[in-house]
Amino acid sequence: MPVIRALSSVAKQALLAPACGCQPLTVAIRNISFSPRQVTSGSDASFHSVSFSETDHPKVLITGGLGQLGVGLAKLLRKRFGKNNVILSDIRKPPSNVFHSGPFIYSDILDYKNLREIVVNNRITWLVHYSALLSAVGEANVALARAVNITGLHNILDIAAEHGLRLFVPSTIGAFGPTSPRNPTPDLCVQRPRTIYGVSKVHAELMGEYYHHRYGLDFRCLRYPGIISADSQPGGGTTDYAVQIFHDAVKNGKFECNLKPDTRLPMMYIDDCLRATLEVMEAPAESLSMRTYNINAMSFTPEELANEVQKQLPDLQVTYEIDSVRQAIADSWPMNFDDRNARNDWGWKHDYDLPELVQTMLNFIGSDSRIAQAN
Ligand SMILES: NC(=O)C1=CN([C@@H]2O[C@H](COP(=O)(O)OP(=O)(O)OC[C@H]3O[C@@H](n4cnc5c(N)ncnc54)[C@H](O)[C@@H]3O)[C@@H](O)[C@H]2O)C=CC1
Ligand SMILES: CC(=O)[C@H](N)C(=O)O
Repeated sequence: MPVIRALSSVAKQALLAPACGCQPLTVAIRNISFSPRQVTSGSDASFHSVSFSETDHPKVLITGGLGQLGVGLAKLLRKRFGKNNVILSDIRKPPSNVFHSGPFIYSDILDYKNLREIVVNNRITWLVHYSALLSAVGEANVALARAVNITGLHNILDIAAEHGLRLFVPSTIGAFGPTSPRNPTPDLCVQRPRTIYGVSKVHAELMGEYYHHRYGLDFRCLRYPGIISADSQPGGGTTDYAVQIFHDAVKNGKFECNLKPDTRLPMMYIDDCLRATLEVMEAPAESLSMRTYNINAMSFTPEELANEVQKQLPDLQVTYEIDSVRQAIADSWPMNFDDRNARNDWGWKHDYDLPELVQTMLNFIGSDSRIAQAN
């Protein structure tokens, strides 16, 4: 009998051991009983019992923080949690205003040990994982997109699970494909995207939810629509036209659009997106009936956006020169996003519709270019 018990215990361990074949590690964090990646021998198990109390501020690390969204998120989180409690990281050199606005650190998400060192040395408790290659640049470099978006995510998941972090990973409207219902697209439906970006984001959603159920990882994920911002540039996506139109309208009075005039896509102003991210991170776990939510604000076509901009700048001329790669991607994405679950579960509510978005963007870019001209 002892032999059978021993064998069954070995079998149980084998079943519970993660795919990497490493030894499971018992840690003293809520719900987490197995580490998905081996922690080197001699690691201090008591470290894992150090977790932030609900009354403390979280200590946040943002990966890929120098893209369109990271700097704005750092600003919002620093206002709430204090400047030194939010660390921006990236593999690029920060501009001097960003470097001087709060902690910045080099971090390549493909370097697992470096990432772990940062998390340990800075006693990180929340990880916002923004590093990614977006839809259009991903199609231009599939191997790199696969490495950053999939291999990089594996590093992030393992580190977050091992150190009991609350992990936010954004997904996207791009996680849906031509066989998904497109108008509207619900949270749960067929997801067969045709871009490496979309495939990697479905993988992230599923892996995060799996780690949540298997290891107790506090994984939270929002599917963002196309995000529109005035003071940061998009990183090579399909929805980038909706940012560029404002800059070109103010500077040149002309805009050449790379999508067809009737291509309808869900969109959101950056302030709504960043606030949603903070709100879902702060939401009590009991309020989350799911771990991956659609969020939305508005849906429009290039023609509708141009018409709204022309209400303020009537001389704007818009022409269309279609980029076939981006158009094919856009034609496979949701036209309207159903975000009822986010609204019901944790009270998501957007502030900006199309008229407010256009007014805000033009005010911001207009005043910026007036300042530049005066200098
Ligand atoms: N901007 C948007 O419209 C939307 C963004 N998202 C998601 O939000 C997140 C942030 O998006 P953006 O700021 O727009 O992206 P972005 O493309 O502007 O920035 C991504 C950042 O990742 C960094 N990066 C690349 N390889 C890296 C590596 N090996 N290690 C560390 N960092 C690396 C880049 O240097 C870049 O600064 C992404 O995951 C994206 O998929 C989702 C939907 C819409
Ligand atoms: C919607 C996104 O995920 C991004 N802006 C892209 O167009 O790739």
